[in-house]
Amino acid sequence: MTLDPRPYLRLASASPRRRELLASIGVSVEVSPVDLDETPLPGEAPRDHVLRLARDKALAGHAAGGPVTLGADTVVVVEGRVLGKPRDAGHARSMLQDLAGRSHEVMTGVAVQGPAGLLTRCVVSRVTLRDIPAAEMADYWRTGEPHDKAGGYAIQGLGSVFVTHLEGSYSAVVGLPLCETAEILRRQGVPLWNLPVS
Ligand SMILES: Cc1cn([C@H]2C[C@H](O)[C@@H](COP(=O)(O)OP(=O)(O)OP(=O)(O)O)O2)c(=O)[nH]c1=O
Repeated sequence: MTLDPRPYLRLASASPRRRELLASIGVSVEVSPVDLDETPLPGEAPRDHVLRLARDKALAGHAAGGPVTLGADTVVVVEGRVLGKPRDAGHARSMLQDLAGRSHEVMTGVAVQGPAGLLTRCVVSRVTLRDIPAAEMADYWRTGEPHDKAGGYAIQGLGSVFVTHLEGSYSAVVGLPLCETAEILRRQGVPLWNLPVS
């Protein structure tokens, strides 16, 4: 059996995590980042927010051509409030203060435009962080890791030392729910596991 090296999927995302997650299930991609205003609309529910952004990224990326395009968006939700990425050290500290010593939701929307039309899913996971002393929050900011992460932490990185519990999809917290994404990609005819296109 010969492997098919052609990228079959356009990834409308600048996130290296999403590319690596797709590579981990044997899907190579052509990357076409899409720059959108990610501010929630007034009164927009978190689920509607991540699905709207995932869809808009997929549709904007699809305009660049190719058979299948994937967009995704991840936010942290605490007490109904959507936390995106921290703007600066103070914003990151206030996010971690909101998250420390309790649990929150991580929502990831994924949208794939292809031969089967626009297919979407929203996956909700629950993460619990331990108490985090102020000095540790400042140290964590200085590592640089929180800067481009929703909620200002990364479960897959240095921030893993804060995580006491995860209920749901680990890959969704990192940026792409692989079980649900694989199901959508199959329906769009994208081969998984580096298998050749049949
Ligand atoms: C909570 C959490 C988020 N994240 C990341 C996933 C997303 O990449 C990022 C949230 O920002 P997104 O806007 O979802 O994605 P992005 O800006 O990285 O890429 P693009 O918009 O181009 O697709 O936070 C982690 O890597 N680990 C975590 O534990």
